[in-house]
Amino acid sequence: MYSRTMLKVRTLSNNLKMYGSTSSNFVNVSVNDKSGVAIVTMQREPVNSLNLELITQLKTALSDLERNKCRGMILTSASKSVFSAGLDIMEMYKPNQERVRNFWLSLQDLWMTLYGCSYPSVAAINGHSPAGGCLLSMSCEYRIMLPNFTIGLNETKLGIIAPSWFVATMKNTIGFRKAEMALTLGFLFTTEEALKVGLIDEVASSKEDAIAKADKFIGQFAKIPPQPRTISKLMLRSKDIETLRKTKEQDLQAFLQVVNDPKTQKGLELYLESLKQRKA
Ligand SMILES: CCCC/C=C/CC(=O)SCCNC(=O)CCNC(=O)[C@H](O)C(C)(C)COP(=O)(O)OP(=O)(O)OC[C@H]1O[C@@H](n2cnc3c(N)ncnc32)[C@H](O)[C@@H]1OP(=O)(O)O
Repeated sequence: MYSRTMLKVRTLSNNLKMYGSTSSNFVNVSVNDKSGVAIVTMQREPVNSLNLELITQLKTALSDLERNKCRGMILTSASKSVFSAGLDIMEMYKPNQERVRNFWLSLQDLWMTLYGCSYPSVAAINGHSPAGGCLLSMSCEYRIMLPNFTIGLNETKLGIIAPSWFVATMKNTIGFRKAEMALTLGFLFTTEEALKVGLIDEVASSKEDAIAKADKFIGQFAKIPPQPRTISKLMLRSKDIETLRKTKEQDLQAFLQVVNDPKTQKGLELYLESLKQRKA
């Protein structure tokens, strides 16, 4: 339905012209002219790890969609096996202090924008989705995942602690008890387990099927007046967004303290090595 042959795919506005095919282009936005639904595709090879640039481009794309009153948004990945590997560990390993500060502030902004967007949002999870990838997925209103992948907040397994707003998002998605188990274990759910626990809503057989299912979910809102829809959504979500908005600086300082701790640095170094060794 979104293929270039069957449908005119247009960029949303002049603001989105930046998503042309340049080498720093990590986000592609295409809009279905008929339905007004946008597909936002992360395309930072190889694993869509969230570095400052990808985070910033995602935030800009989502804000532009908000300004242009899009009808719905489907977040997905250009990769065949990874939705997003979460935060780019290289941003946190031996960091430049100014950049790592911007990195964290931008991540906070991205989460507040996605979690609080007025349009219906769906994650079409077409690959693994650990940590920050799981956060992005959970921040959408609906999740559709392909089989044989994993999703979850695995931070404790890395010896780090998921920030309070990651925790709140998981608690709001699967409930206190299941979130407590998942977070303390750093558990990565398979697609089937994620469906059982309510971390995802549907399983799709292919990316095309996931997009079709996402369109169907968003289509349900065609008959619902947008304002009551958004107010209802925000009644549920705004408390956690406001909490972060008010404590942004505190949250940043806590992150900087952890990231600059030599023990964290050693842990990240070992983790990076282990990722590389998996290939050998
Ligand atoms: C300090 C407080 C912060 C608290 C919050 C943290 C939230 C986070 O998001 S932390 C990041 C947690 N992410 C992960 O644990 C995922 C790690 N990656 C993987 O498990 C796998 O890469 C994958 C399952 C996502 C994909 O596996 P696949 O076999 O397809 O690819 P790989 O060969 O493993 O990776 C390719 C390439 O990419 C590098 N890489 C992978 N993940 C990351 C990452 N998150 N950051 C930076 N780089 C990453 C990996 O090392 C490979 O690099 P080389 O090709 O150079 O070997």
